[in-house]
This record gives sequence, C-alpha cells and structure tokens, in this order.
Amino acid sequence: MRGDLLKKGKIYQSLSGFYDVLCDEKIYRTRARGNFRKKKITPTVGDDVEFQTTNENEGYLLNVLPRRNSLVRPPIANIDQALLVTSAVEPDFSYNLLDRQLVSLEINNIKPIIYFTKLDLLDDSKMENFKKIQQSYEKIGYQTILPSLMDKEKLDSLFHEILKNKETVFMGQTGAGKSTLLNQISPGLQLQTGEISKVLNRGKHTTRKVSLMKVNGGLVADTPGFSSYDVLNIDAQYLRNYFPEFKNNAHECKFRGCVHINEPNCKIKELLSDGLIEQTRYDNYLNLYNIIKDRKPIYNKK
Ligand SMILES: Nc1nc2c(ncn2[C@@H]2O[C@H](COP(=O)(O)OP(=O)(O)OP(=O)(O)O)[C@@H](O)[C@H]2O)c(=O)[nH]1
Ligand SMILES: [Zn+2]
Repeated sequence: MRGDLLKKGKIYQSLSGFYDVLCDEKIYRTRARGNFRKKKITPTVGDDVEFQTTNENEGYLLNVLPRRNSLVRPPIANIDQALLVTSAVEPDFSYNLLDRQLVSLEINNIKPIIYFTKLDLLDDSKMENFKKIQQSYEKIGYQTILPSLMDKEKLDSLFHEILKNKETVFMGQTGAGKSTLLNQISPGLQLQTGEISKVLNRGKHTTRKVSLMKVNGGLVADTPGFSSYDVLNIDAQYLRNYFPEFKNNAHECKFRGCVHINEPNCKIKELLSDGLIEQTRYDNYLNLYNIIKDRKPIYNKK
C-alpha cells in the first residue's frame, strides 16, 4: 500500500464517518486518516481530495485540497451556483427567508438563481401578486424562474443550459419542492419526495443527507431543507455590500462607508422613498444589521 500513488477525487457523499469519493468514474469508500480534526477541517461533500486506496473499492482520505467556497447549511464545498427553491405556499413565501439566503450566498460568492414552486396552488389574483415579487428580484439583477410561465420544453432546455458544467446546490425550506424538481429534470433519479402535511407535522425531512449527482452534464446537490439559519460571518458595517441594489448605488451616498441608516443624503434612502428600492428588502437589511450588530463577537478561526 505504501507505494500506491495518491489518487485525486471528489467527495460525493458523506455518511457516518465514511466519505464516498468519485475518481475516474468509480466510487471509493474512504475514511479520514491524518490530523483533519487538529486542522479543524471537516471533509465536506464537494471537496476535492487526495486519497490512497487500500483495495479495489476502499481507501483512506489523506488531504482536502483548498476550497473555492463552502457553506455550513447545507454543508457543501466548491459550488458555482445555488438554485433557491422557493415555494409560494405550503410553506408560505417569506421575504425574510429568501433575503437571508441571498445574503448568505452573496457572502460566499455563490450565484443564486431563484426558482418558484407551487404556483399551481395560487388563484389568479395571488398569481398576479407573485409576479410582482418575481419582478422585484429580477430588477435587483437576480435570475428568477417562474415555471408556470414556461412550457415544459423551454424549461427543460433552460435547465440544460443552467446545469451544464456547473456544480449547483439545490437549497430551500423543507417541503419547498427540491426533490420534486430534481425528479422532473432528471426522472431517472427517483428521489423520494415527502407529502407536505406529513412532512411538516412530524417535523421530518424527506431528504436527510447531502449528496452529489450527475444531472444534465453538471453536478447537482440535493440538500435537506433547513430549520435554522447560517450564521452570517461578517461585520454589520459590511452587510450593505451583499444587497446588490444598495452596493450599486452607494457611490451616490454623501458619506463613504454610509450604512444607509441614519446618515444624511443617503442615496439608498432616497431610492427607498421613491419606491425604487423595495421596502421589504430595506426592512430585512435593517433586521439583519441589528442581529449582526447585537451578537457577541465572533473570533475568526484564521
Ligand atoms: N402542488 C404542488 N406541489 C408540489 C410542487 N412541488 C412540490 N410539491 C409537493 O410538495 C411536497 C414536498 O416536496 P419535496 O420535493 O419532497 O420537497 P423538498 O424540498 O425536497 O423537501 P425536503 O426533502 O424535506 O427538504 C410533495 O408532496 C410534492 O409533491 C408544486 O410545484 N406544486
Ligand atoms: Zn447611504
């Protein structure tokens, strides 16, 4: 074994102490060896790793290669983009939840794409209202997908375009429809989906682990719906940089470093009162700003 060459691969799945690593179209079941714990590195799905084989199907994980980015909730590394699966109802649409997810992705430099589900459960007037919500996020510059406005063929080709050669994480509340959507895109996956009422009542999640799958020429991670938030590991004064419509206009504020709260001649507040920045976005900004400001200091590991 000592003479074996190190192999390189990617962690596809992590389950009770084992890491399944894909290398040359083959999965090796590995265990971590070495001082990962001391180095405070937890091997994570999506990690590019070096490992040594002990037999045809097994080996030891020796090294995690530097990450481009990583998320804690869901735990995944080296992601290009996130599909935010967001339901209109069951569970109800929440501006706050969506904005929190967007900020978390912006901080980690991961491109969000917002995909709305359960529009079929809306009546016409609610649907009209929902289109306005969609447009407000489009206006900020986010790509959004309202599937009910597209025929199946168009949707299929869109998902080919989006997923190809990318690593995409499907995120969203439990019951939002992540697994259902993945089954639509790639029926061969046959992912288990949950009856929403049962799922919510029992507080159970249908999807329990993060794993990568090949879909449409790219890699996709289905993730368990979350019940708590990612900690936003930034200083409150920098939160403004993760609201694109604030960031893009901040140069017109009178003060450099304006946090758009109490400063005079603030362009963001002007845009807000002119209706060009959404009140919900501003309210969620203030809310997050206060949460971050009031929490105990976080000491960076590095
Ligand atoms: N009416 C309607 N129901 C949907 C839609 N998308 C998903 N559902 C239903 O919602 C329930 C939950 O869907 P899942 O795909 O299991 O949700 P999930 O986001 O994967 O949930 P977790 O695995 O728990 O995180 C299932 O009963 C689906 O059939 C939709 O667009 N319209
Ligand atoms: Zn300002």
